[in-house]
Amino acid sequence: MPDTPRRVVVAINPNASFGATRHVGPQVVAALRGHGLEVVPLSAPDFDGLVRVVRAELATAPDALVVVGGDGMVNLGVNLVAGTRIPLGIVPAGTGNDFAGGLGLPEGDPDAACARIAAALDGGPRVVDAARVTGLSLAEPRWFAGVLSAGFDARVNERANGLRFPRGASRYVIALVAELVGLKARRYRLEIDGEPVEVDSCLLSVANNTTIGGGMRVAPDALLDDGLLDVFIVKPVSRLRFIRLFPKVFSGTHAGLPIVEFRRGRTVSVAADGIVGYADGERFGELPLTVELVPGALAVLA
Ligand SMILES: Nc1ncnc2c1ncn2[C@@H]1O[C@H](COP(=O)(O)OP(=O)(O)OP(=O)(O)O)[C@@H](O)[C@H]1O
Repeated sequence: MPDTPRRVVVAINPNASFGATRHVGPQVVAALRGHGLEVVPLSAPDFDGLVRVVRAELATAPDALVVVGGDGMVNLGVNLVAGTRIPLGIVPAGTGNDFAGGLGLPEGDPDAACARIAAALDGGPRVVDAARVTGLSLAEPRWFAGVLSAGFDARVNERANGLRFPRGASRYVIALVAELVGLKARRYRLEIDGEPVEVDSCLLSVANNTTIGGGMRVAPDALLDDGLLDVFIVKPVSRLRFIRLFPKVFSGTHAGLPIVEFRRGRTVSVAADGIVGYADGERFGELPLTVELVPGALAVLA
């Protein structure tokens, strides 16, 4: 144990999981203090406000940043610590906890997640890859840890975000149904490590982690530390075949089907008309976007 207690900044999203996990933040603060850590809890009325206060606190060089929430909070954390020496701890408390799942972190058990964080502070972090995104629609480069969606699920997200009513999870269901009804393949102009590739696709993701949407194994062979991005492409299919594909994607048994294709690369540019890319479930910006895999950019307390 060090002489002075380690200082940990804890960024809390009280609205994760539509507010259902509001109790987790205070529980995490108490649990980490119980492990002998000095804890600086931070929350704000909204995401941008939280980014500002966390960024200011990280300037004081704490021993770790811990995020409490879903993949959106992981994204906040990655954007603040990637490329720095500050490790990231994660207490999953969102609707989608895909990156935590990829790291094998315990879900639904904040005390166990805090115990892992405390142990990794003593034993040393795990170093994984992260992806850096650039594009004309982005004011500055942005990082993601999990998956960049540039197809069907990105369109569902964009449509759901544009709905004023209803609030909550049901707007995603409405958006999903609307996008399914209008399902059509788009033409994508990709560049993978300098090689131009044109494909028609209805679902396309660029993955560092394996899953999206709370466990859909879009890129079942993706590894967080292989220095590569996995590009998942679903070829043009009928609505019925597309729906039938979903259970296979959930179980990760879709690899090998003739309607799916995988490619790998270190740098992947994605261009298509009228599509907004989402990464770690967060809105990034209109395509074209270029994703560069940066090996070992992120230290995680896992
Ligand atoms: N006070 C807040 N602090 C941080 N983020 C907030 C806050 N209120 C709302 N949000 C929103 O929460 C989203 C991130 O949620 P998070 O990933 O932690 O949980 P989630 O339930 O999995 O959310 P989602 O399914 O929308 O990604 C961000 O898009 C952000 O805009």
